Amino acid sequence: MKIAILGHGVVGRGVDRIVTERVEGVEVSRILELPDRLTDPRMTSNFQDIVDDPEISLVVECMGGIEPAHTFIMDALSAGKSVVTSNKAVVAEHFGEFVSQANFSHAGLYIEATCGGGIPWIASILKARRIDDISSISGIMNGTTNYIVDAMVREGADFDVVLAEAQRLGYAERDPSADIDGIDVRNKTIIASSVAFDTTCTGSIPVTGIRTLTKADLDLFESRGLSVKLLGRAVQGDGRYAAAVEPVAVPLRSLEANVPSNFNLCTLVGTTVGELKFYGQGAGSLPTGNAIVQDILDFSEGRVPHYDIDTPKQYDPTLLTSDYVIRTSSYVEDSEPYAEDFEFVGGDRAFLLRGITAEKAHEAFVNVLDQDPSSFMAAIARED
Ligand SMILES: NC(=O)C1=CN([C@@H]2O[C@H](COP(=O)(O)OP(=O)(O)OC[C@H]3O[C@@H](n4cnc5c(N)ncnc54)[C@H](O)[C@@H]3O)[C@@H](O)[C@H]2O)C=CC1
Ligand SMILES: N[C@@H](CC=O)C(=O)O
Repeated sequence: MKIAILGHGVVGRGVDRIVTERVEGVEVSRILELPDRLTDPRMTSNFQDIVDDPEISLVVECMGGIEPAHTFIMDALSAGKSVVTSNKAVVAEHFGEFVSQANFSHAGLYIEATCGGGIPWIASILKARRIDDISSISGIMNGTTNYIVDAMVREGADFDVVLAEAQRLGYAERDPSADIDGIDVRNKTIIASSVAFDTTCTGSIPVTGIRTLTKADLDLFESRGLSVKLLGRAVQGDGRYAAAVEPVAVPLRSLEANVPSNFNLCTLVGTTVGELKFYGQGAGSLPTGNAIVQDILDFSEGRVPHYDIDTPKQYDPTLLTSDYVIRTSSYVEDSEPYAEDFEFVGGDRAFLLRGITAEKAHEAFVNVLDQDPSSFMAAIARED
């Protein structure tokens, strides 16, 4: 079987290496790269060379970005070629369009590598859906930010220094603000919750990142038996759903608090199976390459994923409420003091907002950031 890879970067090289070293019967016959990066005889910078090649039945897109990835995926599907992609940004934006075109063309759309790196997370959601209604999905779904927080907690490392290391290791997005501002987790949360809830979830959900997280914030929460993790969360019930991405203060003894390095921990709750957790490396060349090669093997063995994302469901932010802590030098309306005994350098204070939706918390935080751009906010996880 001949396949093509679009983009020979961190992920594309991982796919090429795993296929070449470990998979019999699959050949990477063409690679699309930018004109100034044609370093291998299989490479071309003309996508038409790939889409017009009748011997290529599967196209693996790992270029990233929205365009031309969106156009290339649609063109490949329209030509009857199946597509595997690791590009969560383009899938989060065009999932419904890709699924429609894949169904129309009797082609497969494989998206395992868009969420959770090497973890079989989408496959597990699809499997759980065969029996259960899934009431929630959540988790640590970004390797870069987990790597940063873990190093800050364990080594007292500086935010910018660890971010640079995550970039060097190939975990971070081309523009790492997508990682630290929560956009990458938003894309993964939209994709995973769309598959879990049988609907096309909206991209307009509250998103707060960890850009302003300091060692002092981590120390404050640790003194209260908590650790901070960037979580994507989505819940559904009675034909409605809500989702959010935000730093969450989780109990120190929880599995989430103890996830190290670039690892992810994804959780679903199903009607009969209860809580299921999936753990593994959430970023990097070979773990992500592995997820893609699993999709390639599924295709070669005739397994085509089926996504039911057509059921209309109403977005209802009242389904997702928490207590929130905001640390700032500014003032937070309708709040009460949290940890008055904790002394921040520079005179910052910590304020508690009780029982509000993620939407309201995000609105309050945006106002506070206007006054003090170094402020930080985290939800406090409910103890079950
Ligand atoms: N790095 C990681 O750990 C993971 C990345 N992803 C996703 O996989 C995709 C690729 O990520 P990376 O490999 O890290 O990025 P990268 O930047 O290392 O590689 C992208 C490659 O695509 C090429 N490219 C970009 N635009 C092109 C175009 N128009 N025509 C031809 N070639 C083009 C670039 O020259 C580069 O070699 C992204 O969507 C990313 O979000 C998903 C999971 C993990
Ligand atoms: N930048 C992402 C890459 C994988 O999806 C991450 O750090 O998780």
